[in-house]
Amino acid sequence: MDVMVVGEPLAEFSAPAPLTEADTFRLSFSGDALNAAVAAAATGAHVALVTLVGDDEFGERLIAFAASRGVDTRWMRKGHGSTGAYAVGADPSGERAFAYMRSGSAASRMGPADVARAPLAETAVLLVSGVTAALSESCAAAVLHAARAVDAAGGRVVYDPNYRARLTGAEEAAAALAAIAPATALVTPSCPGDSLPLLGTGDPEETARACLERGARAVAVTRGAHGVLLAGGGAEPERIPAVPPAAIVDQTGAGDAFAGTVAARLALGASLRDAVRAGTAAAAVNLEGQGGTGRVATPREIERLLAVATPGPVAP
Ligand SMILES: Nc1ncnc2c1ncn2[C@@H]1O[C@H](COP(=O)(O)OP(=O)(O)O)[C@@H](O)[C@H]1O
Ligand SMILES: O=C(O)C(=O)C[C@H](O)[C@H](O)COP(=O)(O)O
Repeated sequence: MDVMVVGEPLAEFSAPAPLTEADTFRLSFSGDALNAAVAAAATGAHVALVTLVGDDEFGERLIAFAASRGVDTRWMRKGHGSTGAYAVGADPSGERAFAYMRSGSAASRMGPADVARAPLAETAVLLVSGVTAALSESCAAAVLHAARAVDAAGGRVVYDPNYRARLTGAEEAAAALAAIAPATALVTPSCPGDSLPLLGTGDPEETARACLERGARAVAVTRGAHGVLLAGGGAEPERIPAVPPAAIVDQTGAGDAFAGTVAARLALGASLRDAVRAGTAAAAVNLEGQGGTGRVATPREIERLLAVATPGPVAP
């Protein structure tokens, strides 16, 4: 297995209006784990998503959707409870607002025994996130179990902190990051979105340092249009510019496309730097599509963008 993603895929209901007013929603399939798995599979890597979906129509549709995007669905099982969902609308300032319908969902009941059924010891790269760890205590335990098992077997663990205030407190999320960091080959905090609540800093260098101090072997601090600060991994810290998107239709899932693509490229043998560069190109393409999986970069598109990329704004 090149990449194994553990997390909760979700039915997504999106509207171009505030959630307090919207009455017509478009159905799509998203959730950080699914967004990342689909982006990773598009690179040509062998990618599995490990999860429990509900025993309902949306569970069936999520499995069919993942399969249609080339994801290995053998470890997408049906569990108890319903399939998770969220509604996303634009609040009056243009920011996205999420309303979750996922509490008690099938995926939130995942535990170490569920992930232990997957071939952790034969996984090159495991991708897990703070969203998954925030779903429940058993999910937090499942994430740690999977990370330690993959790390112990010689695989690499990528952790995307993805802080969600509606799911967990900052202290709990910071503790989850500290617990998993020693098992990680790479963490991908966004700055300031994750770094401010979890590490108390909006500074990219300090964010990188804090993650390395907690035991991560490398850090890719993502900074939206300002690109990525890559640190650790035995090399000098390096600023990698963002790839300018042709259009920004919707920001949902750019960070997930980045993490999924980086995980896949690492599994396929790329250097950390080249994997991160490919991630910035995949994220730029993701911005052109509606929802987390509306637009997914092909390897050819990634190579073309990297070949012609003029550096985006890189803050000092
Ligand atoms: N406006 C943008 N222009 C170009 N690239 C972007 C933009 N927003 C995000 N990206 C790319 O997506 C990556 C992740 O985005 P970021 O906003 O930092 O994380 P998240 O989506 O997890 O909050 C960035 O490092 C960058 O490569
Ligand atoms: O919040 C969650 O639980 C989700 O999984 C919903 C979203 O699909 C992703 O979180 C989007 O992630 P970004 O890449 O940060 O835009």
